[in-house]
Amino acid sequence: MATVVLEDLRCEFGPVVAVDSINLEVPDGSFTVLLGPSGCGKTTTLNMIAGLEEATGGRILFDGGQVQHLSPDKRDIAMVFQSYALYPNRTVLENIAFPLRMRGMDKKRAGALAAEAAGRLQLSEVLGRKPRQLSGGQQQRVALARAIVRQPKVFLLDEPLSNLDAKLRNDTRVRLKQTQRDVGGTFILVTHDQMEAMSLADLLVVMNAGRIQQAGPPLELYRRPANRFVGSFVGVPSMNQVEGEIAEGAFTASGWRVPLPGAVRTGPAVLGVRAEDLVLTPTEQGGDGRVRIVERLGTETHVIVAMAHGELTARMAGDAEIEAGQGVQVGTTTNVHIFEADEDGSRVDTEHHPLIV
Ligand SMILES: Nc1ncnc2c1ncn2[C@@H]1O[C@H](COP(=O)(O)OP(=O)(O)OP(=O)(O)O)[C@@H](O)[C@H]1O
Repeated sequence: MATVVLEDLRCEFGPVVAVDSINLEVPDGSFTVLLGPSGCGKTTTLNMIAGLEEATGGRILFDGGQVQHLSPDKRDIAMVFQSYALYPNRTVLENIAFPLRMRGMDKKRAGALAAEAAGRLQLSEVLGRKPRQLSGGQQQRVALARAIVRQPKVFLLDEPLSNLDAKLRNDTRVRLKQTQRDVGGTFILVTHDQMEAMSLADLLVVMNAGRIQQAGPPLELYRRPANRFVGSFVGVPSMNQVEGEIAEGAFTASGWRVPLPGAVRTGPAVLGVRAEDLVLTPTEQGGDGRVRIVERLGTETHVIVAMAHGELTARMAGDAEIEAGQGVQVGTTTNVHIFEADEDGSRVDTEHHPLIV
C-alpha cells in the first residue's frame, strides 16, 4: 500500500495538453476513481502513474518518494487493462501465478498464493481450465486475480469492466470492491461510467479537458457539485440546468419562477435541479409546462416536460400517475443549485459564500 501524490503533473503531446498540471492526493488503502468523458486525460494520468507515459512536468510521489523517473517495473505497481492479455496455453492457476514465478518464487508457494487470489474472485472451480474455456467475466476476473496475487504498492485499473455485459459488470464490480477491502491496497481505477465510479469510489475525481474539476467522496460531489460540469456528469438522469436570472428572491427563466428567499445575489445565473428534486403537479389547464414523454422503469418513472425555456427531466417514485400531453405545474424542493452563468459555471453557493443568508 502507498499514498500516491500528484504534484502539478502535466503531459503534453505536441500542441495537445492531455493533462494540465493536476494536483491530487490518493490516500493509502483508498479506492480512487478517475471519472470523465472520452479524451479528458484519465488514461494519460494513469499511464504516468504507471510509468508507461512520461510526464512533461510535475512530480509523482509514492509514500513521499519521487517515482516519475523510475521505469514501470521499479514502481511496484500492478495494472489491469480493458483488454486483458492472458496466456492462452497456460491454465487459470498458471496465469495467476505467473507474476510470482517471474519473481523467482517456487512453484508450490506461487500456486498456493494464486489459488488464494483465485478464491477471492470466485475462480476456484476453474483453476485447471485454459482461458478459452472461460466466459468473458471469468477471464476478466483472472486478470484481476493476477494483479492482486503479489501485493504491489498500487493497483492501476483502466476500464477493467468495460468489456463485460451489464449483469457481469455489476457482479464483477461488487467482487472488485470486496477484493479491494480484503486486500486493503491502494486502487486507482479509470472509467467513463459514472454509476461504476459512484459505487466503487471512496475518492471520486472528476476530470474534464485535462483538469480535475472536483475530488471528494462520491455523495459530496453528488450533493454539492463544484461546477456545472460535475453537476451534469455525476448522477443519472443528468442534472437539469436552466439559464435565467436571480431577482427579488427568486430565480426566473422565461416566466418559470423558483423561489430563493434570502438570496444574496442577483443577475444572470444557472439553476441546477436534479430530476428527483422537481415536483410535478398535473393541472386541468395551463401550467408551467406539458408532459412530452413518460418512461416507466418499474421502480421509478422519468417524465420529460417541455417548458418555455426548454425541457426538464423529472423522476417520480414507482409507476406515477402521469400521462404524456398533460399540463403540469413545475415546482422544486429546496435542494437546488445555483451556478455562475459564465463559461466556468462555478457553484455560487459555497461554504464560505452561502447564496442564502
Ligand atoms: N500518444 C498520444 N499522442 C497524441 N495525443 C494523445 C496521445 N495520447 C493521448 N492523446 C490525447 O490526449 C488527450 C487525453 O487522452 P486520454 O487517452 O488520456 O483520455 P481519456 O480520458 O483516457 O479518454 P478515453 O476514455 O477515450 O480513453 C486526448 O485529447 C488524446 O487525443
